[in-house]
Amino acid sequence: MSNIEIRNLTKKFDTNEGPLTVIDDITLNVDDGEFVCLLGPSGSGKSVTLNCIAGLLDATEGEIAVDGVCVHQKQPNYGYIFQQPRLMPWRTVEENLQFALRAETGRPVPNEKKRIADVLELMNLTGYEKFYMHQISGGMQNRVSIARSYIRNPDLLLMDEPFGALDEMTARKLRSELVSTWMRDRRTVVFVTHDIIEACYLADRILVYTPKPTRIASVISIDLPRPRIYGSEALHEVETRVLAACEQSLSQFTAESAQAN
Ligand SMILES: Nc1ncnc2c1ncn2[C@@H]1O[C@H](COP(=O)(O)OP(=O)(O)OP(=O)(O)O)[C@@H](O)[C@H]1O
Repeated sequence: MSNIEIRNLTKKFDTNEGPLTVIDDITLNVDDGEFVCLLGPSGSGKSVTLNCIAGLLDATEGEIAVDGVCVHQKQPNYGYIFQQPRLMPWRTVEENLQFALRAETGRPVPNEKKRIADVLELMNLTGYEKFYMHQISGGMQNRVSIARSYIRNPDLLLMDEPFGALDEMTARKLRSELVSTWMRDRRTVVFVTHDIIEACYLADRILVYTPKPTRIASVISIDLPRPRIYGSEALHEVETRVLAACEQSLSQFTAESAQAN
């Protein structure tokens, strides 16, 4: 488990049109073992935020620390899960996981077979060790991708719309599995989505982003027991609140932009 402190993060990019401010002075904390969703419109800097937390992108201004250590002094122990599974199609399920385990040393690691068997069991993939990627479904590939992150035992999971490309029923199944796993190990999760129902189903807290230059428009805590039930009155009430926060953020942004012009 890890805690994250983001202080006055601003991220600008140099573009052909001049400097582009994507993130504009964001401050936030994520607690040990917390499940936080970043919810915002396309292009609002959700992925950029994850990359800054991972230490893959430099902050233009401000600081990010994980467990009290600046991410540029030491990269956090994170697992990064993308929308596309990004697996190696010429390797089997088992070999993809083996590759992840050996990534640092290039050599076999202790208890390799057991670690692979354990994570495959956790992801309901036992029996598929020798399958290649074209022989398993998209949802199963997503599970392998999550397994690849879990196998290195990260303290922190950074998830960038991991279920965004899946059909709704498969996505629901994988969300439910993610929640069960999270309830067992309570890893800190920062999960990017633009799906309000998904965010309400998963999160302890939702941070609603404005369009860029991005600020945090609202922070919504969800104090509902898990597993949550789609379509329940309690969840629906939270979804309505989050939708209202998103709409307010957009209309405020539109009004401010009109004033600036
Ligand atoms: N290396 C870069 N150079 C210039 N601009 C960049 C760079 N990386 C990201 N951006 C810009 O930053 C903005 C935010 O990108 P980001 O991918 O974080 O958005 P997002 O909120 O994750 O969007 P989506 O939901 O569509 O994935 C975009 O306008 C993008 O063009």
